[in-house]
Amino acid sequence: MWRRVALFSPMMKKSSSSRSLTLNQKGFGLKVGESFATEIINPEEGVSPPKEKAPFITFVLGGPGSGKGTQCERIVETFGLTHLSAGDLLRREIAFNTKNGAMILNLIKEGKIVPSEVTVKLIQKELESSDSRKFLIDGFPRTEENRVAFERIIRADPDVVLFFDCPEEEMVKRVLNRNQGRVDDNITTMKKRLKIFEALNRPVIDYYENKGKLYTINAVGTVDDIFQQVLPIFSSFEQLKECRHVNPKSPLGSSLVENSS
Ligand SMILES: Nc1ncnc2c1ncn2[C@@H]1O[C@H](COP(=O)(O)OP(=O)(O)OP(=O)(O)O)[C@@H](O)[C@H]1O
Ligand SMILES: Nc1ccn([C@@H]2O[C@H](COP(=O)(O)O)[C@@H](O)[C@H]2O)c(=O)n1
Ligand SMILES: [Mg+2]
Repeated sequence: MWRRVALFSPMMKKSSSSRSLTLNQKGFGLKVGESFATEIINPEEGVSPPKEKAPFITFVLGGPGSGKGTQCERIVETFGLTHLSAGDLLRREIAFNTKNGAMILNLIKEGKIVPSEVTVKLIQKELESSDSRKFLIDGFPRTEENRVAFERIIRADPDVVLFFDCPEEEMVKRVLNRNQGRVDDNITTMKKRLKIFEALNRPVIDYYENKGKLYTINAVGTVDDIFQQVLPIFSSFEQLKECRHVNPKSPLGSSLVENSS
């Protein structure tokens, strides 16, 4: 669960990272009274509050079939991040026949984007109920509207944005061979998804490129080849050095510290 720390004096607002300061001040959109511990510190004593680091958030972008889910599995094995797939959360609503289930099914069949409020609320529920401090949010944000809704509701920014760059021809081939019984894995819906991806996801990619947070991965090649491009990105982040799930096959496996918490 995420905890919030109250800050009272400007001196206490000092933080080694301006980004985590912003995130901590905003409190990730957690509701007051819900998993919310406020620590009160006397400003006169100048005691620094215990550092509550913001969770590490990665957005995973890429066209349909570019290999996002596949690479997320490898990242989870090696770095222990918690994988939240926006598409899977939406499909779960359909499977559980929730109040939004039918609406979501109709949109997914058409390759259209579900209203951001719905998707972000599902992500928020997962973030708030998890004990993890590091997340991979896969297939999100799909649109500028998604991105803005996340900022408004969750009040957090990603640390890393991965973009799996794959030619359309290859994505079509992969999706049509996927065989997982998805209602959108057919050529008609795939064509619509590709159009929507180009029109609506590109501005999001450009936005994070301008912010210096975008890592573009060439998504053509074997799963291993592609993961070799991902490895150095995550290896450079201190927060990820303590890994819950160490993959002995990973080139980093032996240097990671196992943490059972
Ligand atoms: N590098 C690769 N080479 C060949 N096939 C791959 C590669 N990576 C993934 N695949 C296969 O391509 C299909 C699509 O991959 P995946 O489900 O990971 O894509 P995705 O980006 O999550 O797609 P979607 O956005 O539709 O969920 C899967 O069947 C997967 O096994
Ligand atoms: N942010 C999102 C993510 C997904 N959708 C809808 O789900 C479909 C499948 O998504 P995958 O990530 O599993 O490919 C997608 O085509 C959209 O219809 C969404 O609306 N918003
Ligand atoms: Mg996927």
